[in-house]
Amino acid sequence: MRGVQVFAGMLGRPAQEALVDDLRAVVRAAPLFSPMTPYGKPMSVRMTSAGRYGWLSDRRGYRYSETHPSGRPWPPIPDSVLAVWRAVASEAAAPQCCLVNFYGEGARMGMHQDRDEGDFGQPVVSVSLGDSALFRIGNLTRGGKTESVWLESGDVVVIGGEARLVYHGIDRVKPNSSTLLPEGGRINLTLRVVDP
Ligand SMILES: O=C(O)CCC(=O)C(=O)O
Ligand SMILES: [Fe+2]
Repeated sequence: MRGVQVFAGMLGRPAQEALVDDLRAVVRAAPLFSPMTPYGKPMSVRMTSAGRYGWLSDRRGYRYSETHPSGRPWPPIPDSVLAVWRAVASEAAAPQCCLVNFYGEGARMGMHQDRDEGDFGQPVVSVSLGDSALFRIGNLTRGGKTESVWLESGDVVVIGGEARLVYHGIDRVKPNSSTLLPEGGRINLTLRVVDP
């Protein structure tokens, strides 16, 4: 789709469960928080990160930081997550950030570009876990025609090459569409190379 590669069903249930176990440890070390946009509106997703850098947003703007809002460094990216990156982005440098987004009831993500990284030659790899989400892909500039695809638990998406800077977002999440997370909701991981 528009140069965005969707690997539907790439991860089977055991792999998804292993990822969730590892992510629980990440969230214990670096609790989820609700970022404020620079405009002073809280985002509806809760997030945290693993890796050398974490992505965050506050009144100072969107940026990468070497520390969680608590002031502590982020936990390392789990091997189970790095294995997904190696499977679809073997040519790329090692990821330095695994952004963890948690979508609870009603959470969404507006159309945006991922453009806080230093080298747009490196892809962004996304992993979906839990409830299904309606992913919208637009163009290299804001507006214009868009295409949508439901991302299911275990789907992997590569935003790279010509499509690296396409606008994208999550319109909605379908509650109770997956049994992976007992508490419901959706986890999305995005792996990024921050400063090559
Ligand atoms: O939740 C998703 O599938 C997309 C997340 C995303 O675009 C981002 O974190 O930049
Ligand atoms: Fe994004």
